[in-house]
Amino acid sequence: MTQLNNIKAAIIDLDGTMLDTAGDFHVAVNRMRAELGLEPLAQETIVNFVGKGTENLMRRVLAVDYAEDEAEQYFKQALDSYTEHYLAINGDFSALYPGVKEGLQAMKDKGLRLACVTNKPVSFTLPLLDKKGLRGFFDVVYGGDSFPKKKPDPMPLLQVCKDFGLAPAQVVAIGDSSNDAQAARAAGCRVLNVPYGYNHGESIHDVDSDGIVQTLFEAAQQISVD
Ligand SMILES: O=C(O)COP(=O)(O)O
Ligand SMILES: [Mg+2]
Repeated sequence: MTQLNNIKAAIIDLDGTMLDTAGDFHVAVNRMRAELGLEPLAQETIVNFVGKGTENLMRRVLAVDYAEDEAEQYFKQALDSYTEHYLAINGDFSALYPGVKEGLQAMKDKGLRLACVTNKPVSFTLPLLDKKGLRGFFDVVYGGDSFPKKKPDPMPLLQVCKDFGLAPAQVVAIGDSSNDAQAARAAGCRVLNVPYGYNHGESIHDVDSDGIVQTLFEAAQQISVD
C-alpha cells in the first residue's frame, strides 16, 4: 500500500471520481442530438468522450456525424442546446460512488483542506455539488472554465496550492483519468487514481500515478498529514 506523507490538502475530481454522471451526459447529449436531428448515441460512446470539458465533448459528439469544418458550423447551436438540457436534468441521472462521503469526511477529520477541481463548467458543478450534499466539504471549487487552461494543464491545481499557501508536494490530487494524473505530475502534486470512472476507454493502470485506490475512503487511509 502506498502511504503518502506530509500531505495537507487534497484536490478531488468530480465526474467519474465522486459522482457517476454517465446518465446525465447520456440524456443531455442525446436531447441535444435530437434537436439537431441526429441519432442517439450509446452511453458508453459518450462516456469515452468525457474528461476534457464540455467544448471537447461537443466536438467529439458532432464528429460522429460531421467532418470537422461542418461540425464547427453546428458547434454553437450544439453547445447552447446541450447546456440548456444539461442544466435541466443536472444530477437526476447521477449517483455517488461508494465511500465518497465517508472518504471526504475522513480526510477532513485528518485536518486536510479540500478542493474540487473539475473540467465541468462551474455553472454545472456548483448546483450538482449542492444537490448531492458535497458542497460543504470543499473550501475551493474550480471548473473547466475557471481559468484559461484546464486539466491536464496544471493551472487549476497550482491555483489551489496558492490558495491554500501550500507547496505542490504537500497536496494530493485524486481522480479517475489521465487528465488528473498529468495535471498533478506537471504541478508537482502527488496523485492517486480511482479505477471505476472514465478514462477515455483506456486502462487506468497505464497511467503514471502514485497509486490506485478502490474508493475515496481507501485514499483517506493512505494519506498522512505527518
Ligand atoms: O466534464 C468533464 O469533461 C469531466 O470532468 P472531470 O474533470 O470532473 O472528470
Ligand atoms: Mg473525472
